[in-house]
Formats: sequence, C-alpha cells, structure tokens
Amino acid sequence: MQFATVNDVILHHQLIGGPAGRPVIVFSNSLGTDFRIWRDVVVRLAGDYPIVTYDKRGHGLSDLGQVPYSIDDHVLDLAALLDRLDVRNAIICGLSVGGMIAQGLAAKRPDLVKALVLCDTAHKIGTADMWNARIESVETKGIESLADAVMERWFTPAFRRPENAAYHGYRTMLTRQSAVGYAATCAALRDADLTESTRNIAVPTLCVVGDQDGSTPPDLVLSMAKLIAGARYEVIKDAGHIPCVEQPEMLTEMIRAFIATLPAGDEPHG
Ligand SMILES: O=C(O)CCC(=O)CC(=O)O
Repeated sequence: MQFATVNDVILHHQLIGGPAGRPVIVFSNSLGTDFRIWRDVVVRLAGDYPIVTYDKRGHGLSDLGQVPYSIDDHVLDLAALLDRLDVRNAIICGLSVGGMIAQGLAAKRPDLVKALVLCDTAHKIGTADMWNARIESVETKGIESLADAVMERWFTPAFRRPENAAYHGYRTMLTRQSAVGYAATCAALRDADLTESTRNIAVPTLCVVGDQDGSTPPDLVLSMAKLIAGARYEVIKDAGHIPCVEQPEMLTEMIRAFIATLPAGDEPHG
C-alpha cells in the first residue's frame, strides 16, 4: 500500500518490512522535500529494521488538504498514518519541520514513540517576520525565486558544485513542490513554539546537526538538546541542513549506535 487516506488527506508513504522484534524507524522529511531525501539512509538500514517513510501533506505525492497548516495538523497526520499501519513504539527520525513533527508526536502520542532522532531541527525555528516574508515571496514569485538561497542553507559549497548532478536533482525536488503546500507549512513553522512540550520529552533522544547547517545551525540544535533530559548531541562534519543527503553514511552510523543503546521493547507493526 502506498497511499492512505487519513484525516481527509491522501498521504503517500512506504512501509518496508524488516525482522520481527526490531523497532520500526519512521522518517519525516523537511520543508520543500519529499521522502526520497532519506533514500541513502534507508538503503543502509533496510533489512535490519522495518522502515516507514512518507510525504507530509502539501509535499511530494500527498494531498494538499486545507491550508494553511499547523504543526498539529502534521502531527495528527503522522499519528493517524502509524495507527493505520499498526506501528507503535517506533523510533521517529525527523528532519527540520519533520523533527518538529517528531517532537509533537512524542508529546501527543507517547504510545507511538520509543525514541527520537531529531535531525537539524529545533523547538522553535525562525521568527514570524522571517516566515511571513518567505510566504509572501512564495505566493507572489514562486519557489524558484527562493531556490538558490535555500540551496546555500541546505548544502555545503562542496556539494553545490555545478557538475554535481545530485545538487541539481535536489534543487529540482524543491522547485517542484507545491507552492501552496510549501507556504502552508511555512505558516505551521511560524506558529510553532514547542519549548514547553519538548522540555517534557521523556524518551531517549539523539539530536544531530550538520556543522554547516544554514537553516538550523548547531547552536540552535544544541539549545533544543539541552531542553531534553539525557539527550545526546552530535555534529556531522561536512554537512549542511540535509545530512541524510550529504553524509548518509555518517548519519546512519549515528542512528545505529543510538539504537544499540535502547532497551528492547514490545514493537509490533503490521
Ligand atoms: O527545512 C525545514 O523544514 C525548515 C527550515 C528551513 O527554513 C529550511 C530552509 O532553509 O529552507
């Protein structure tokens, strides 16, 4: 099954089976991307763990739904998708807005969350003025008008070489997203301040960030890690905002090492 209707939107997703008794790893992606950004991490983990990837509403092949969105809309979508797939007690790995969705899920549906990997994200990202300016640009001039500036935050200069086909491919991924879904998710980011609920996160948590992240820099991610009791904090060298694309091997190793520290539990999935 690749498409499921939850909360009145069709969500594009993928469930890759894995050995029984292993926790499911769920990946939630960032603003302006779809679940293909996780590919190079997923291929390294597939076979060892069941894996769920999905396109949040307004992105990839998922529906737009009612706009604008709140973080709760995205959180409730993921909760409903995991209920539909009969996944509980999962490791939720979220990048940027996907990491805010992961934090929100841990607060709202702790039964679904065994542990968190919070990647290049924070409890609060940007300011209202910044998001309102971004929404206005997207609505009046389209995503293309922002794309070069976004690429500078997402990727290191080494990745942005003109001859790097992957760089052009991910730029195309950004510009082909729905401008309406992108702006609606900017509104969700603008309105989200998870400081209080993130302070109460009680599951094992790994916080990671690219050393050259221009969207959620290391200091910001560290400030989130400090809110969460016992959280680990790791910096990935030679990566911008999207280490699953730029340094998938390093990120996968960090995820594996983190999972090795987790207690075994009851991890059913359908
Ligand atoms: O990537 C996200 O989900 C939000 C943070 C952001 O603004 C990314 C960007 O710099 O475009």
